[in-house]
This record gives sequence, structure tokens and C-alpha cells, in this order.
Amino acid sequence: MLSLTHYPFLIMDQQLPSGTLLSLESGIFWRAARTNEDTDRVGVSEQSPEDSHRELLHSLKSILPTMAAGKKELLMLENFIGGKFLPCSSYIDSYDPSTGEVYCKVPNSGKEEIEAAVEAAREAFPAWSSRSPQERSMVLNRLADLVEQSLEELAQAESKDQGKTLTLARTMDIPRAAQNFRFFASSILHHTTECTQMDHLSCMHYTVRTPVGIAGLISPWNLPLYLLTWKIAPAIAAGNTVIAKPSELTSVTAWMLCKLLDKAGVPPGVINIVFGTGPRVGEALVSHPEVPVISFTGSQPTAERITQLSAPHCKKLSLELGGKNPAIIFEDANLEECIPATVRSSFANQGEICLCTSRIFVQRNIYSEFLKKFVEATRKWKVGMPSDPSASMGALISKAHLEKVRSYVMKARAEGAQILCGEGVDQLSLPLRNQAGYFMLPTVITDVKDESCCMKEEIFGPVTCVVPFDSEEEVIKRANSVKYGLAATVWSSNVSLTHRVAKKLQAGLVWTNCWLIRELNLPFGGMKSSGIGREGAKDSYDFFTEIKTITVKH
Ligand SMILES: NC(=O)C1=CN([C@@H]2O[C@H](COP(=O)(O)OP(=O)(O)OC[C@H]3O[C@@H](n4cnc5c(N)ncnc54)[C@H](O)[C@@H]3O)[C@@H](O)[C@H]2O)C=CC1
Ligand SMILES: N/C(=C\C=C\C(=O)O)C(=O)O
Repeated sequence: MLSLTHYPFLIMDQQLPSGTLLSLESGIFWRAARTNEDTDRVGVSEQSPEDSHRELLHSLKSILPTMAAGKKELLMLENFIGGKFLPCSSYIDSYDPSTGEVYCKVPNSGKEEIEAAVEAAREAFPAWSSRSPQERSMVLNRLADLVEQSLEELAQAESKDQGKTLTLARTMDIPRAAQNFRFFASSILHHTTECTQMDHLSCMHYTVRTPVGIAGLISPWNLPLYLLTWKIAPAIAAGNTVIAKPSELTSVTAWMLCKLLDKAGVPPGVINIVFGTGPRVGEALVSHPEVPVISFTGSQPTAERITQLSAPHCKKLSLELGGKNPAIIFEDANLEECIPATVRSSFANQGEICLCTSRIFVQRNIYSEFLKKFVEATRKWKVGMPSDPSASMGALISKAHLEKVRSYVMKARAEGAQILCGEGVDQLSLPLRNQAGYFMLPTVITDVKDESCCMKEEIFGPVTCVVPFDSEEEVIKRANSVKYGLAATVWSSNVSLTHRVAKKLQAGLVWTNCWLIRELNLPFGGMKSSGIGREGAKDSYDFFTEIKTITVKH
């Protein structure tokens, strides 16, 4: 059976039921055909592109309505409100990043749909909030079970929708989505409140936490189901009802999740998912007077807009924004561990993770050695079709984003920086079908000044800068010299140094001699322009509840 890993990058032991579609890329569908019941090893057989495309649509059609568009059928998503799938009056094209083709239509919802969702969430709130934590925990555990059982279909859909490799979707995104439900199903059972005594006044005081009501959840396109469930799970565990708006660029797995809700016992109206653009439906959600909290993950400019719109209603905001994360590599670092980890922290998910490394500071006397080995390792970080099991990186999310990321490399070159590998240096070869996809090679920039936009601004793509430093004091000052303060990694075999440097870094998360080992119990989030608030067991619970102090005179 599926064994969920705690650490996203470990490959899981998993059974793939016979007949599971293993790949939907390049028109080749690899069908899992069990070769040996005992070992659960699966062989694959190859189908023709036409047959496999038909098979994919058939397998998804059972859960997604489709619409014929010329020769090709498109997936038609629908809003999920009050436990029902509802069509919309207009739609947005959604692209397969690995081919640049439209393959899905996303509802272009607006105020009307938000109003309907608020009504459904309002009606569901009394009953859901009255359920015990134990009862809500059981529903979340069933959701986790269903996500795990649907892992392959969800991973296939996530990879096709976001452009990430199927391997990453299978080993990180979807397992973490299940883990989010499982984690908050447990943590909701263990929160405590406070009590004090004033015997001299014959009084006692105690605190209680109650759900806030309807929670507005807005999630980004880089880790679609992973981050959507990271918000949904704690919100409903605490007894709230939710209206979620995923990114219009990656809406499919959110829609597929809706298919599982009834089976998990989620009552109608508890989870409502409304699709569409930020300015249209996102702002309708943020502005609605009956939605007292907004949990948002995305860009800083959007966070500013959300803050403006919510201010008149004095809403509670959780803003998880971007980063310009440094890796600081001291001369006594173990390069055999540091280099592969820093390649991964720079380029995982096409560099489209807010925690990715985009500035690498290397102590001068190992700078040349590091640079040589790092570039060698980067060139082995293979860009390929998302379904290619040997690919480390897939396609970026959109043509616009690809051009934005490329423009940073061009600016660096224009400023006299050196591009050691990747964009404009190495040759990217892709199958014909993928040549209109949004692919880019992992790119390493050196000889770049701290004042350069590549060293100051969030690029959010497979681009990282490597610069030398001399002293501990100098590198801390330089690492802290950007407006962001989200994450950092520190590499040294000197434990007291790593503790000392970690404490001085302006970052909400510091990994020493590792990256992205996540402890969901502890606060997650950044400082400065990386956001407001934290997420985690207690932090999310506190955010999605209101606290009250009650005094009893006896
Ligand atoms: N987790 C992170 O730190 C992320 C950072 N980014 C950064 O943001 C840049 C732009 O990416 P986008 O996807 O456009 O991020 P975005 O912040 O515009 O979108 C994130 C979510 O916010 C929604 N949204 C957008 N405008 C809104 C508005 N006015 N009101 C309410 N909701 C709104 C979007 O529909 C999406 O669901 C990226 O290039 C990257 O630099 C993007 C995604 C994730
Ligand atoms: N918020 C993001 C990542 C969160 C990771 C985690 O909670 O483990 C992001 O990439 O935007």
C-alpha cells in the first residue's frame, strides 16, 4: 500500500493498480500492467498517441465533463458550490505547459458565484462547527485516504496542469496533500486552552477558541493541491466552512478533489471551490463582508491588493509570499552533500517554490571548486517531458512566466554577468510535440553584483546566482540585504557556527546542512516582504479560530 513519506523527495513504495494510466505526456500512455503480483513491480506497455489521448480523456471524462473543440476534446471544469458541480457563463483557457496547447476550460467566475458560495458556506456553518473535533478529524482522515487512493490520477493531472515532472507530483505534491489532511486530523485533537485562578476574588478565567466562520482561501499555481489542502485542512478541522479559489493556471486537481468530498463525508457547503481569475472572482471573495479571514499564498503585489480590499472589513490575513533565499556555504561545508542539495533547492519544481535558493554565497577559498562542481551537477539536472522518469525538471507554468524568467538572464548578461550554463549557453533538445512548451534550462549566473535585479528580485524560475564571500559578518549582512525574509540554508560542519549564523539571518525558516525537511508542527512563513503570519499546527489553528477569555465568579 502507499507509504506516505514525511520527506517529499523520498520515492514511496506504492502499488499501482493494473490499468492505471501512468503517463499522459507526449501522447504516449504507459499502462501499468502488473508483471508480478508479489513484487508489485509494474511493467509498462506503450500505446499509440491517438489511443492514449482517447484513453486519458475517457479516464478523466468519468470525473470531468469535456467539450468538443474541433478535433480535440477539452476538459471543462465546473465550480463546486453547496455540494454541487455548477457550470459557469464564461470560461478561461487553461494550457498544458509542456505543449503550449489549450486542454482545459476553467470557469471565469465572478461576484454571483461568490455570493452563491457564501450562502452555501453560511448554511453549512452551524452544523459543521458544532461537530466535535473527533468527528471532523474522521472526515479529514477519510479525505487523506481518498487522496492517497487517487494518487496516480491526481499526480498525472497535476503534472499536466502545472508542468512539473510526474515524479515530483507523485513523490511530493500529492503525498503532501494527503499528509496535510492527515496531519490536521491529528493536530485538531490536541490543542489546549488556558485557565487562571483569582482565589482572592473567587474568580477563574479560561480561554476558548471558536471557528471564525467562512474562510477565504486563495492559492497559487506552483504547488497547486499541496498548498490548497495546506489551507483547507486546518480551516475545516477548526470547524470553519471555506470558499477556496485556486489559481486559474492550475485548477484541475482542486476540481478533482471536489469529486472526493462527498465520499469522505464532507457535508455540502463546507468546502466550496470557485474558479477564476484573481481580479474578478478573487477580489469578489476578498471584498465579501461575510468572509472574515483570508489565507493567501502568492506574490507580494497581489498581497498588497488583498490588503487594500480587505482593510475596510478589518479582516484577518495570512499572507505567505515570495522569497530571495540565500544558501551560505562555508569553507568547511561537506560539498558532497551540499552540492546536490543546493542544485535541488535551486531548481526543484522548475525553481517555482517560494523556498527555492536563488542566491548562493560561497566562501572564497572554495569558490572555484564549488563553482566547477555545481555547474557540472546543474548540467545533469535534466529538463524533459514531465512524464519522462529521468527528467528532473519539467516546463514552467506559462509563456508569460517563461519570458519573465528569461528576461532576468538577459538583464544579467547585459550587466556583464557571466552565464555559466543554461539559458543562452547550452542547447535544450525536446521532442517535436514539446517544442512549443514553456521549457528552460537550469541557469547559473556569476560575476553579478549584489545590487543587480537578479540578486534582489524574486525570479521564481530555474535561475540561481553564485557569488563569493570572505567573512561570516560580511555574508550575513549581504544575505539580509534584500526586502524578503523567507528561507535560507547554511552549510558548515561547525555546528556552533550554523546556530550562530541561523539566528542572525532575517528568515522565517533556516535549514542547516539540508533543505526542505518540513516539520508541520512548527511555524512556517517569512518576515519582511515575505509575508504576514505563519502556518503550522498551532499557527494555523490560531489563525482559523477566534480566542475568547471567559471569567467566572464562584
Ligand atoms: N508562493 C509564492 O511565493 C508564489 C509567488 N509567486 C510570485 O508571483 C508572481 C506572479 O505569479 P501569480 O500566479 O500571478 O501570483 P499571484 O499572486 O497573482 O496569484 C496567486 C493567487 O492569487 C490570485 N490573485 C491574483 N490577483 C488577485 C487579486 N487581485 N485578488 C485576489 N486574488 C488574486 C490568483 O488568481 C492566484 O490564485 C510569480 O512570478 C512569482 O514571482 C507566484 C506564485 C507563488
Ligand atoms: N508556500 C510555498 C511553499 C510551502 C511549502 C510548505 O509548506 O512545505 C510556496 O512555494 O509558495
